[in-house]
Amino acid sequence: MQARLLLEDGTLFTGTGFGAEGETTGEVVFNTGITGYQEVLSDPSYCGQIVTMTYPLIGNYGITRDDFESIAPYVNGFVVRRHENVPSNWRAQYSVDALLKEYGIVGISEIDTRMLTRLIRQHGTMKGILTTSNQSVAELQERLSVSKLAINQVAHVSTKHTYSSPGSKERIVLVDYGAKSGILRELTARGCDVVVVSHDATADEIRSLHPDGIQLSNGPGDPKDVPQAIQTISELLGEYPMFGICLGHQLFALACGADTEKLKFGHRGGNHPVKDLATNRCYITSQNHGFTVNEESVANTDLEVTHINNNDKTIEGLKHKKYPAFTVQYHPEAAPGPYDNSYLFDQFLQMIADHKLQHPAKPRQAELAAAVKGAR
Ligand SMILES: NC(=O)CC[C@H](N)C(=O)O
Repeated sequence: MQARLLLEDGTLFTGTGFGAEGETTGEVVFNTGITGYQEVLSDPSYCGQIVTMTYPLIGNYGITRDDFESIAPYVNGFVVRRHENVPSNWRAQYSVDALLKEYGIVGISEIDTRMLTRLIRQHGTMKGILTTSNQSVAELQERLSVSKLAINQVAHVSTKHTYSSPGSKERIVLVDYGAKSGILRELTARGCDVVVVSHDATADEIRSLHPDGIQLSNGPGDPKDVPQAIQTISELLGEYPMFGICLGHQLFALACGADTEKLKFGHRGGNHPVKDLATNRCYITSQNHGFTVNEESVANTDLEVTHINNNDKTIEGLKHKKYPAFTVQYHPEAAPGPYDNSYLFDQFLQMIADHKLQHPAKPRQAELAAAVKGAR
């Protein structure tokens, strides 16, 4: 089956279709990970995008549902140099082709992904139309030009209902803007009592859950598309320790008065070097983002830049100067990518412990104390 990918600049790639038949549009981005295609496919932050893997062989270890970062893949399309349909791995349950078919996602293989990546690097990310139909290029061009980039992806991928993952330690409210399961995994591994709430949970709804700390998740799209989340974060700032990841970092920055902007072609991969400005130590990080916090805008806020990207010097970490809150643009939960940064979850729990020492009479403790007294 033939498939074609047409970019906004007119470049046409003709290759072989795999996965579902059909047509899709979206922002064409590239990920440089050598492994981790399952985690990429199932990371809700890619919702609305057509993802190209720069590593040339994809599918060789198949698909294992345990490795998913969310229940379903959310990418709009998948582009690879070569798709391996016969996985060689004892954990493999089925092929990438079967997964894409199951979820109606169009894939294209046998195209020059190096050329595609270089084009994106030169021009910046572009819209693209991916199709298995045999319509004329003019027709495709017409539909691509009227297609719009998705804007409401957070509402689409966030949980609709509150759910919990019980634990005996700190109560963490995880605000789900499209959270990867890795975040929940890291918190539950540390014994946290996690309550996951929808992206539009209000400050009062979150307060009523008596959190010890609030975790702001990753998520798809432009942070400015979710103004309500920005408002909620600003209401809760200073009341509870906060830790933001990726979209959570950008929303937090906006809530504190900083600004965000779009990067030319984003950071997506498992080997982005990030410098911790306090120690000068470089960490290799997992990343997936197209927006960034604007550096000049931070100067007029109570935020301090804690980490920068060693490649393009963009902001990778922030902390609040007055309140217990810090955020990172990269993914400490890894998956895919190195686990070197999971210490940040320990740092969050330490921040919560310090905050409790300074503010012993938090509502939850006071309530618990009253309940215990009443029972005596
Ligand atoms: N992984 C994320 O949370 C991505 C954040 C945001 N959607 C961006 O592209 O910059």
